[in-house]
Amino acid sequence: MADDSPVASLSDVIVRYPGRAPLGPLTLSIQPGEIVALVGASGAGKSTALRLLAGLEAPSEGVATTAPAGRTAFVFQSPTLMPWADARANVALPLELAGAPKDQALDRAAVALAAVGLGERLSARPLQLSGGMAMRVSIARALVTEPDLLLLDEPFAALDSITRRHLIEDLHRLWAARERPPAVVFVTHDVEEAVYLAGRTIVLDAVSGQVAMARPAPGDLPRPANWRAAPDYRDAVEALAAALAHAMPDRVA
Ligand SMILES: Nc1ncnc2c1ncn2[C@@H]1O[C@H](COP(=O)(O)OP(=O)(O)OP(=O)(O)O)[C@@H](O)[C@H]1O
Repeated sequence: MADDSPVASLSDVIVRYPGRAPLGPLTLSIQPGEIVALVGASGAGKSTALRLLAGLEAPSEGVATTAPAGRTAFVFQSPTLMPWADARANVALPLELAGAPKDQALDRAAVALAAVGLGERLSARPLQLSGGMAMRVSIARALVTEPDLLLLDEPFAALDSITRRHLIEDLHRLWAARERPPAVVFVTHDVEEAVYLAGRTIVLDAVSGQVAMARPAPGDLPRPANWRAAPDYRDAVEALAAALAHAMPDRVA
């Protein structure tokens, strides 16, 4: 794969579910190493777009191109950990499923957990962890395979605002620290989160399920530490909030 070819893409994709207007046509292309936020009203098709990019769902029409098998990782809103296994075994699982020897998988899991700040909690079971910690385990489990494409469906929605802010900053730091950062696509309802993390934001229209707007965020990634204090940041948050309001279903009222 050439360096500049997309990691995954949707081309004129339409998805038909019974009893509702079709979603799309949706066209979007994810470049290697970029961070893309997907925003839009409830029901606009954000989760559907992620599932299409992951190859978990096939389009009714159009073409979805996914990353090679095993090169995509998915993080859901709830951490989906095995409750009977400790943090380290949870993170080692995708490596073992891919055929890595157990001791090697456990070693790499320990490194991945240390990277998300859980180096001291390798033996903790999910029920012994806070919601934020459990989500960190889930992120470590996604990153341990060194995916080309990391898909996150409202990963921070269930967390309190302070935990959420720490996780967002840590996720960004982890991404930036990689020699070859994965492309990241994440669904959020939080405009500030989108502007903070993403180099590009895609707004899905609630009525048509089409792209209403794709806008680059100002400033280069990785963000400077004081990015939230920059005037560019506030301007971008306001512009995105306005675009999102415009893509809501009741905009004609
Ligand atoms: N498997 C399915 N069968 C039938 N309808 C579905 C299915 N999956 C999604 N839909 C419908 O398609 C539309 C888009 O769903 P999707 O979950 O992608 O939206 P979303 O933008 O992620 O919404 P939310 O923000 O509420 O999670 C919704 O109307 C939903 O009810």
